[in-house]
Amino acid sequence: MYANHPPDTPPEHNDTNAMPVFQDDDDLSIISNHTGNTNNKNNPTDHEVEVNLTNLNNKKRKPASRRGSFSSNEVFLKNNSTNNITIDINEKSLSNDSDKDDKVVIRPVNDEDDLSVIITFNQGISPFIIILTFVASISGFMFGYDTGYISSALVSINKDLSNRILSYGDKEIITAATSLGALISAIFAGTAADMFGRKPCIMFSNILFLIGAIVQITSHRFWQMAAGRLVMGFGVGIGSLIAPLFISEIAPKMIRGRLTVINSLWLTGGQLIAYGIGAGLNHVHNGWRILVGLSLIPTVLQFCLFFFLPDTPRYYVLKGDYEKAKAVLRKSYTNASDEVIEKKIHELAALNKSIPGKNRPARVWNSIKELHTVPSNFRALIIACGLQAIQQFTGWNSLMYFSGTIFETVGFSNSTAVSIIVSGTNFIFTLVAFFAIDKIGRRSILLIGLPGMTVALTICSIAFHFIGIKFEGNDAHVAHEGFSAWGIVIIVFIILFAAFYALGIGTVPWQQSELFPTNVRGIGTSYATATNWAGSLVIASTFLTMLQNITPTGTFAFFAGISALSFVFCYFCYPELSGLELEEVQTILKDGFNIKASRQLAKKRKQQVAEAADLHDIKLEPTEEIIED
Ligand SMILES: O[C@H]1[C@H](O)[C@@H](O)[C@H](O)[C@@H](O)[C@H]1O
Repeated sequence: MYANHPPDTPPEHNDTNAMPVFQDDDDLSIISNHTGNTNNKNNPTDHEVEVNLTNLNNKKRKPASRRGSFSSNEVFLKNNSTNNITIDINEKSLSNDSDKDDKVVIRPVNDEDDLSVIITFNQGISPFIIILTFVASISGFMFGYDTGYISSALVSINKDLSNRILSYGDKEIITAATSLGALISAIFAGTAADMFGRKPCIMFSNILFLIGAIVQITSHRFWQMAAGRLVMGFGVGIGSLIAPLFISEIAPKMIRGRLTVINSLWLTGGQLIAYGIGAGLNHVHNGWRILVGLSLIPTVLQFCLFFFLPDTPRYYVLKGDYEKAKAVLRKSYTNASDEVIEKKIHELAALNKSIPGKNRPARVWNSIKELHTVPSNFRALIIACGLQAIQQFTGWNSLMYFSGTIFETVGFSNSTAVSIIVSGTNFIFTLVAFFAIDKIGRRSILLIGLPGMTVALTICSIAFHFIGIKFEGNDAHVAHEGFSAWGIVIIVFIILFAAFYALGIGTVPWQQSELFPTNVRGIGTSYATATNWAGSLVIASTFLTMLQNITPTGTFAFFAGISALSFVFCYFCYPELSGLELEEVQTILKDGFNIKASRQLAKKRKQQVAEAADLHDIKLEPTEEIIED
């Protein structure tokens, strides 16, 4: 809502780039020029532009239309009287076809994370943001480590619990208890984060991790172990929701995707490390207790570090603690002037008022209502829950949990090593996603990943048919014993499946916070995270039954089918959000999924950043693409 340029003082440009000012009857003024003309470098002068104004805030549609000629590269929007304006910009004289029917609708800022609108363009990431990101993403590590160690622990537990070999059902309960705990806590975590703060919730999850681990380490009975896993699950659920939320609230826009993927990197890294250590401790007496005990290190570390770190500025503003919010912003954006910080705080405070309700419970209730009744929120919910469901129902976790068993049945004696290769691939391709998510874009990596997964799963399904594998009871029978060519095919394509999965659907759903505006972010991400854990619970507990009842061929064909359908869902419903301002996300989802508009807008934002970088003016100028009050 604020730029560093006072409203009446347009930024300095040379004459050919002078910007027209339109004065509307409603005291709306627009200073506009359009990026489209960057494609028309031979004729950098005038374009005729028609600007249509619609004042939505007054609930009366009052279109006004003005024409003007101008030529510079930015769109400036200045709004003196209202919070909601739709601007249609039609360029009449662009030579470039793709931009001819450009219709960009931009709505004024309505979300606190537009912090990036003001500051992101101006300076790189500060060490303080890096520290906050890394400490928050220890939750990702806990998520990965705690879901990863259980398969090795179950092998080495032997008769240590209740003096008996664990039955298959016992193992399922111990494994599923964490997912169940995570599902339960995820339902409440988003609301708790709004009520008590993000940081206290993360620290509370540390306490749950601690209690859960101690209960497990000291357990000699099966039920105590299951209870410990459940408590630990409560912690996992909270951490899995809050860490990405925390990071997205402190991240500058152009690298928001990447910073959130750091959490996923810790997650997949945690799984890999758990597999590695688990393999090493497999034959050590009580090795599983050491494996669980090691999880105490990161959780205690995160708890201690958070004593010295703040919450997000957004949360402080929500609480009315403006001084703390300012202090965090100052440390995060060291080059930003006090004036910019001050304005940002005002902006956040103004946005906070937009959450209706006299007290917190009333606001929570209103958020729930708004999530379902406001079309853009509901679309965000469909996307967020849809992606999390796809992540789980395409079968990755069942492979994670049972890959050892599968590899043994197709003739690999060193199945642990192969499992480590599979989860290593998951980690490495999460790293690839880290580099791709802001540059290539979230939508693009999803649309590359899902077909890749479909092909890999289909080939595995066919290979299983030729291997002639059958699951009966807890045993697997293979028609042709020993190592075979089809066995190699299965390994290779499971590894490829892991790569395509990690590149797209394994990573992108955790960007969920950016889909929702402030007033429904907590509750919206709760729904999505709970969907994730519900899916994980269902798939992990039905996978072996599926192998038995519909054969491995049928099971893999089923996952391939879901992947193919998911591609269709993402193709039609998931807009490109990389580089977009958060308020633009809401605009995109306002009257549909608007895939085309999102792609055009994302492309423009990237061009603008690239141009600004060429001109070396990226560092000290706040972004000029700001909607002002
Ligand atoms: O994004 C993560 C990641 O892909 C993990 O490997 C998987 O185990 C989790 O379920 C998922 O949420």
